[in-house]
Amino acid sequence: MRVLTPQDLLDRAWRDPDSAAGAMRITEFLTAIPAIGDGKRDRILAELGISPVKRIGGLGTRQRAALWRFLDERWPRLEPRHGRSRLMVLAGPTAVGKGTVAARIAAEHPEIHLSVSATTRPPRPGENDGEHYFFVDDAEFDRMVDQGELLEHATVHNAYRYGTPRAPIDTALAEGRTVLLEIDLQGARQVRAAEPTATLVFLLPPSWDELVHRLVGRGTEGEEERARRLRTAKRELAAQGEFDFRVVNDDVARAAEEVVSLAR
Ligand SMILES: Nc1ncnc2c1ncn2[C@@H]1O[C@H](COP(=O)(O)OP(=O)(O)OP(=O)(O)O)[C@@H](O)[C@H]1O
Ligand SMILES: Nc1nc2c(ncn2[C@@H]2O[C@H](COP(=O)(O)O)[C@@H](O)[C@H]2O)c(=O)[nH]1
Repeated sequence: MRVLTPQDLLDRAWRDPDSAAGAMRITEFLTAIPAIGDGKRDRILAELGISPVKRIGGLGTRQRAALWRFLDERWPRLEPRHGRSRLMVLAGPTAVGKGTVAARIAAEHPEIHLSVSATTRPPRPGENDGEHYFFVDDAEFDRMVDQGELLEHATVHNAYRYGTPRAPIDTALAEGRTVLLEIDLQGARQVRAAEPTATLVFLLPPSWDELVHRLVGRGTEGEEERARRLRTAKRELAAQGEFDFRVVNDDVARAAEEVVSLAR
């Protein structure tokens, strides 16, 4: 039988705050971990900004994320929860804010590996090769597909091709890191088929009007391309039930933390 890890206990507590695990004091939880005595416990609580009177089930989103990050950094090779892999997909309709939320996660959580996709789309102003995307031509994209270098790939919005390079993901997963893919619905379905234990998160706009407002406000597409993207968006929204979790992007920081807490 697998030994219960501290992460398993947190998991139990957060799924059911009224359980014995949820009612456990944070002080009791930490000192139950080998190598953590009273002094170290108090330093950890100060570092994480958690009051010693807190119960595990009563921790806020940020405190949960901080505690989980702390555990993951010190015990990075513990098994993922519920047989789920550390591979996480963030999908959702155009302009919902996937890129913005993913960038926020990468900035706030450097321990999470954000995959950089390859695409045949030309760079937008301010986008850098190797940072936002690997910008490649059709011949290079074909080569990557032929050589099996992509975990998934798709033609998105009936326009350009996009794909997830496999090697950096394998490396990050082998290091025990969580990996986040920001990809479209077709890609999410391919990842689910290839890796059924991946966690699929669908990002939702607060409303359809707000989605259109964000797309227009971004100002990176002409009218024809915007119309094409909104047609795809309707199809994508209809498929949200295929995902494990849905997160509303009403506020970037809040949505980013919610996605991170799902990775925990
Ligand atoms: N919570 C939010 N509130 C208001 N505006 C937001 C929010 N999140 C993102 N935005 C804005 O919405 C626009 C679209 O965001 P972003 O480019 O991240 O979307 P996306 O889902 O990655 O789009 P695409 O799939 O078309 O690449 C940007 O101008 C961004 O600044
Ligand atoms: N299937 C994949 N979809 C991807 C990948 N990288 C990005 N995307 C999705 O493409 C659209 C358009 O992106 P944009 O940068 O041109 O606005 C968006 O939905 C992305 O999520 C990928 O590797 N595979």
